[in-house]
Amino acid sequence: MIELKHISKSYPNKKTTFHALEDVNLTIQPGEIVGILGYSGAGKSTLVRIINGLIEPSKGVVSIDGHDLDLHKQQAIDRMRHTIGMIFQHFNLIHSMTVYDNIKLPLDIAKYPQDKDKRILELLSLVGLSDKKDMYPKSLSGGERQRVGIARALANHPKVLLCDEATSALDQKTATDILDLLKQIHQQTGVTIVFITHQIEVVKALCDRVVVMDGGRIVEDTPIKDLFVHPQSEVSKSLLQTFKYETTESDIYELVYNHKNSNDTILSDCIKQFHIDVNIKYAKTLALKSETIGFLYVQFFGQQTEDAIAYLKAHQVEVNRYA
Ligand SMILES: Nc1ncnc2c1ncn2[C@@H]1O[C@H](COP(=O)(O)OP(=O)(O)OP(=O)(O)O)[C@@H](O)[C@H]1O
Repeated sequence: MIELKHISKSYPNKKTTFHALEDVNLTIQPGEIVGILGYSGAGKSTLVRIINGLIEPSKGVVSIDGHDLDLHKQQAIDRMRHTIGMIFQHFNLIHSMTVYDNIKLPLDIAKYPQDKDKRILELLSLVGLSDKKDMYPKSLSGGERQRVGIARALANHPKVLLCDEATSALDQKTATDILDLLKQIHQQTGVTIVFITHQIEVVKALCDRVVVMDGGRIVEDTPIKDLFVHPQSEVSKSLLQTFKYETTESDIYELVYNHKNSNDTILSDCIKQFHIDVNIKYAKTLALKSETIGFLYVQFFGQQTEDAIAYLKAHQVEVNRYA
């Protein structure tokens, strides 16, 4: 478990002090996949560097598995390095080393106690690069380089994988492949994944929970579905603009179906039972990691509209007044 308790990070300059993080409190449970989402400058990279001990907070404490991280104590740093693996936007591989040797490096540093060759071959197979072990990074595609980065980060069996904009330098198809690989690794190993990103598509595909940052603060911490159905912060609303149904009409309701009720004939039952008419203006589906949600934007006509809405809600269809 990672706990950030009242973390602040300030950078004093000649005239004023710049607050990159202010009173950030966050608990990440083992096995979670959490997205840290925000625009550039929100403080995401600062937060991740504090979690992995690269920079020291001005105030507050990072605690990993109940142990406070004290960067002045080598034992605490060693424990943290053993617990956390990290992947980066630009992969950070060593170009003079082969794929095999890049993955071997953290095993050498940590004096891996078991058969290193066996572990490297396991990792190569996990990331789908068994046939590329003798190649150098410059001959690999971006997606393959990130696969090496993932294998290297997982070498010492970390409990947490920190991903800093790890798909931002990749095209959409390759990014999707890397996100699929991370989901597969999560299923196989149960590793906690913390993914820093400014891309809402990434959290949509990968995460169970999203922490939204703005101006060095956490402004929203929510299950992924709620981010899309009930965004609270201005940042979330702004990031969701591309998913939004735009209309100038009025009297529109948003009906939200989940994976449990999407096969039922609730709306047509409702039309028959309450003698109403329904005008469907727009429909869309949203594929999240664990479920697909359906959205219908409709106008109701008829005397018994209120009863019809109550019927829909009773059948677990969420009904929101939209416009
Ligand atoms: N060493 C530093 N000295 C002064 N200001 C800094 C320093 N490091 C970061 N900052 C400032 O802190 C703020 C947060 O930066 P940070 O890199 O954490 O944001 P971010 O959300 O990760 O954005 P990006 O995705 O663009 O990296 C920025 O305004 C940045 O200029």
